[in-house]
Amino acid sequence: MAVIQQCSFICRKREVNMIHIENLVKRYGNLVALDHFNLDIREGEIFGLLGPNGSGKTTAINCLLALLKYDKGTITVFGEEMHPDSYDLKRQIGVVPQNVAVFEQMTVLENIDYFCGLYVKNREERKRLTEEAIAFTGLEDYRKMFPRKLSGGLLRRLNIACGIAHQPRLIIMDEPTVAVDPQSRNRILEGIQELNRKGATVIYTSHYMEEVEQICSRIMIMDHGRSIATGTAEELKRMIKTGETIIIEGIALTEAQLEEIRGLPHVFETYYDEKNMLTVKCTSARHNLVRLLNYLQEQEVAFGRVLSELPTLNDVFLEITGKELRD
Ligand SMILES: Nc1ncnc2c1ncn2[C@@H]1O[C@H](COP(=O)(O)OP(=O)(O)OP(=O)(O)O)[C@@H](O)[C@H]1O
Repeated sequence: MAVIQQCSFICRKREVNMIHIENLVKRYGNLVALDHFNLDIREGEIFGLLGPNGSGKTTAINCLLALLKYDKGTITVFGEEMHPDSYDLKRQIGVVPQNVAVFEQMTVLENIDYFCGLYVKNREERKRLTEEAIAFTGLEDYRKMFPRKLSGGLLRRLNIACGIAHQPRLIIMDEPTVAVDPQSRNRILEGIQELNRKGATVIYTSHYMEEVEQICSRIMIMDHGRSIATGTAEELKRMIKTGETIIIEGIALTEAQLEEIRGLPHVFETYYDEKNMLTVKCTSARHNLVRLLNYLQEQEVAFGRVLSELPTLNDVFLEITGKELRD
């Protein structure tokens, strides 16, 4: 009985909406940065906010943290309304800002200790937490260094250590891997997953779809201050028509052959460019590639490299908005 009660408590805990944003409107003068924006984040998620530059990700985060005033809408965090002086709520949140925000005149150790000290007053506990953050971000060898001596990747790791040292319940990371080398990037991504395994809920904003897909349990795709789709990566991909994209290089086709390819089952779009590259978009179905290759063999058409790709989050963005995520 005790076990069952405990289990139902854990299940309930994971259903709690940690963040609820409803109909949020934020204008900068005439520019509408958030346009009736809605967002729900559950405890235990790594939630990805994916959108091109200027889509409103940072504005949403800053409104959520009550760092920005907004024109309309409601925001609750841990079930309570967020205000600039909601210190009890803010203590439970760790923020890793987009731009590195550390003190140049303090060492790595002093910086982390300072930021941790904003929330943890007990010196012994702070020391332990600071050391844990140093170990977690792999900054052991740089404790006494000043930020100006650190590489871009190490500086980003210091930025993260400062944001998470007090072991918050909710961690908000705003594009933490911008301008970071691949090695540091992987370390940061693994670190985020580790924090999540230890119990933190994470909001992760990025315009790198591969990263978001790699670590996020749910993803919201944003554009022009609005949510355009939300779900797991698989759910998002199932929302679109493209099930498979076949690319064939070095192929010479007549107009009649191209027309026949367009008429093959499940094919809904084809592009054939001046570099003799054929792109065929198909809906999700079995044997699309085999069918196309059989047709080319029948026609005795020679060709080079063949690629078959499953849809990406960029395809989702492209199909919904008509433009590339990286425009
Ligand atoms: N302080 C500001 N004053 C005026 N306009 C702003 C301000 N901050 C942001 N904007 C504008 O609001 C829109 C949303 O910007 P925001 O920074 O929230 O987007 P973002 O998705 O975080 O972009 P990025 O990926 O480049 O950080 C953009 O058009 C931006 O130019």
